[in-house]
Amino acid sequence: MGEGNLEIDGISKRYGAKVALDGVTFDVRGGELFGFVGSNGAGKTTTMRIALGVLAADGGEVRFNGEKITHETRTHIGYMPEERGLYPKMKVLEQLVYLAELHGLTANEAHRNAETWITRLGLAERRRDEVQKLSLGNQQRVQLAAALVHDPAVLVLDEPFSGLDPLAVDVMSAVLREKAAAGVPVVFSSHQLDLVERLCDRVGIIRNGRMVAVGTVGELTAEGGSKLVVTAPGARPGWTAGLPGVRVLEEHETTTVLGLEPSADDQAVLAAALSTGPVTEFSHRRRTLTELFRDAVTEKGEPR
Ligand SMILES: Nc1ncnc2c1ncn2[C@@H]1O[C@H](COP(=O)(O)OP(=O)(O)OP(=O)(O)O)[C@@H](O)[C@H]1O
Repeated sequence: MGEGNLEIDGISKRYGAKVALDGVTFDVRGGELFGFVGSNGAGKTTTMRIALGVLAADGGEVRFNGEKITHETRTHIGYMPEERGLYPKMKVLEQLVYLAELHGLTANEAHRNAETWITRLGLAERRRDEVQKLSLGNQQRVQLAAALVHDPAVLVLDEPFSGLDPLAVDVMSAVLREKAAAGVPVVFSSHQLDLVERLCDRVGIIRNGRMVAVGTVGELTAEGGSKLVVTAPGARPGWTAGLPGVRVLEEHETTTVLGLEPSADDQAVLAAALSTGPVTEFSHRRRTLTELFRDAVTEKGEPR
């Protein structure tokens, strides 16, 4: 299997009467890092387990390179499960070699890859330790190595960054970017939205088992217009009245934060501000992924 897209197409899943997923659709393209975000219980783990084939969907299909994923192609997916899945009493090196062989690598290839990832992920001094004796963060590094050791053509990672120290976050980020750059579709879930915003090419937001937004962070944060911060010490309240597509979001002493619809004319705002006297600050502020997320997962009137 070479480069290709992972397509999640109309996946539905119920647990008894509970609808966990309702027509979830998105694709992860070869060469991109895709961030999968949503509140607790929104359906991320269920989607990922279905993508991997450890859980059957009630409806919909998962395809790789345009072909429905089969038992054989599944072995080309690298998976990092949320519940983690290592053998506690096995030693790090032994475990990685075993997992690589299980995925069809020869003993030589398995050893070579295991050593490569052990070194790369800073586990060299732990290679003969039992997994259960490692710190949680180091166990997670082993778990990442386990997802990578068979040279997967797709990477599906359930909260790979949770519990990692800042240096491990950097290592994990670099490895994921590198895999994406090599053409592998990489999807991971996370609650660390600043990290997702920084790292991902595209993002999908799931809410109550439905996708509510999919796109680049730039696309998603541009939707709904931008914010403008204006500091005009001579301005009086109401100075923006009559400017089309402009509303006041916050008013501080001399600073006003304005919400601009895409049609609004920022230069008209500047002219209005200048007509009140000097303007000492005039800057656009993009919405952050965190702000976008809050809006996407919260309905008006619903408690936050
Ligand atoms: N085995 C199960 N039996 C019954 N309900 C389940 C089961 N697994 C998940 N669910 C329910 O399905 C929904 C989706 O759960 P899922 O674990 O996919 O969410 P998640 O987005 O991964 O959440 P988190 O961010 O908390 O990990 C939740 O309402 C959950 O309670």
